[in-house]
Amino acid sequence: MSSGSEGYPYSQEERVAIAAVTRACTLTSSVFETLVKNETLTKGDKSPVTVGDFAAQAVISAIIHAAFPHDPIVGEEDASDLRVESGRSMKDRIVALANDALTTPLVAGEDPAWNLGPGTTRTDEQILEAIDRGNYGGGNTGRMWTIDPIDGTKGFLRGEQYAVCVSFVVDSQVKVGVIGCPNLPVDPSEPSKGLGAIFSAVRGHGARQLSISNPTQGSIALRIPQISESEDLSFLESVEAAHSSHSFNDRVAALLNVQKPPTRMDSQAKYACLARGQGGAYLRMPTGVGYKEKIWDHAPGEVLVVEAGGIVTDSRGEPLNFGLGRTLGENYGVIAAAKSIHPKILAAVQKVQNDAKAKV
Ligand SMILES: Nc1ncnc2c1ncn2[C@@H]1O[C@H](COP(=O)(O)O)[C@@H](OP(=O)(O)O)[C@H]1O
Ligand SMILES: [Mg+2]
Ligand SMILES: [Mg+2]
Ligand SMILES: [Mg+2]
Repeated sequence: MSSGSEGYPYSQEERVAIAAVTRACTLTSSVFETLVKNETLTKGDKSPVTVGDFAAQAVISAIIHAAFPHDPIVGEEDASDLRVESGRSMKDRIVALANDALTTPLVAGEDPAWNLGPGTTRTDEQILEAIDRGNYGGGNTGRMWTIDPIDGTKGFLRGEQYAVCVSFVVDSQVKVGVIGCPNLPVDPSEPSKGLGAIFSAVRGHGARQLSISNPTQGSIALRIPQISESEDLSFLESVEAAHSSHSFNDRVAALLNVQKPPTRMDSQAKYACLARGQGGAYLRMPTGVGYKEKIWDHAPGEVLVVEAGGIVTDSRGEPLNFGLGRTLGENYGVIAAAKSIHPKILAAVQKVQNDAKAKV
């Protein structure tokens, strides 16, 4: 299958990623409706989320593999826990969910060659293999994909934000990023328009928001407003204090005289919101526990924000390096913002870091 058959490079990879994310979003929404909401959440039983993660990774991986059989995949999940006897009931559920998602009839934008639709049921082993195909270790040469089947698991469990995230990378540069956000308002200024959106970007070809129910039916181009006054920012940050330092952000906000409180949200929905003009900046500074950021947590978001007119760097001002393996390497944090304001935020972040060092 040739790249760029629709007039721009990697349009075919984008089409595959959008189809995979769309099918996986239907799956994760239904897992939440049928299991998590029905008391499983309040019982503290985390299995439905695990089931949703595994099944969504199986679906995405199967579609990518059918379209591009030689491409390696870096996926968050692996199937080893499902191959032992204690994982059998969970495996049965995952296989059923994944097959449900893969065998629904083809819709616009999908290709019969991707082995989807009625009659394409996979065996248990094929579903486990699809999950395990995400075991690639990454690297800085050649083509590869990343999958985060449910990003923001904690948000998913709370019924808040989460994202289904796929990226396509060539020689460590993210070329395509697709982020599905089933719980995100279609239009933040008009809640009556409902929930659920897909975001897609292709390097050099812009970023757009698509309808989650019909991603081929038109799109909205995304541009980040190029604000210059830091007073107008509202930092996007994780809900979970363990994932990034809230107090560090507070100090940066104080230094920049930011007036609005931070906007807390799980998952790469933060990158998507930034790309459509919400917040103005996403700050994710390490909490100091030695955690290394995973490439699947940032690759789709990076290309989305850059294509919408933003910059994504670490706290040294360096671009994120997607060619080091499954992680981004040593954790210098992430600063994503409009081009116009990024240098100011970076300088403030570095000042807060230096002040903290001077105190030690
Ligand atoms: N100590 C830590 N520091 C930073 N990120 C962490 C972390 N522990 C887990 N994460 C990552 O944070 C992601 C969620 O980010 P956010 O806080 O923006 O919602 C998780 O993705 P998953 O939910 O896919 O596992 C996980 O990869
Ligand atoms: Mg994640
Ligand atoms: Mg995940
Ligand atoms: Mg996880």
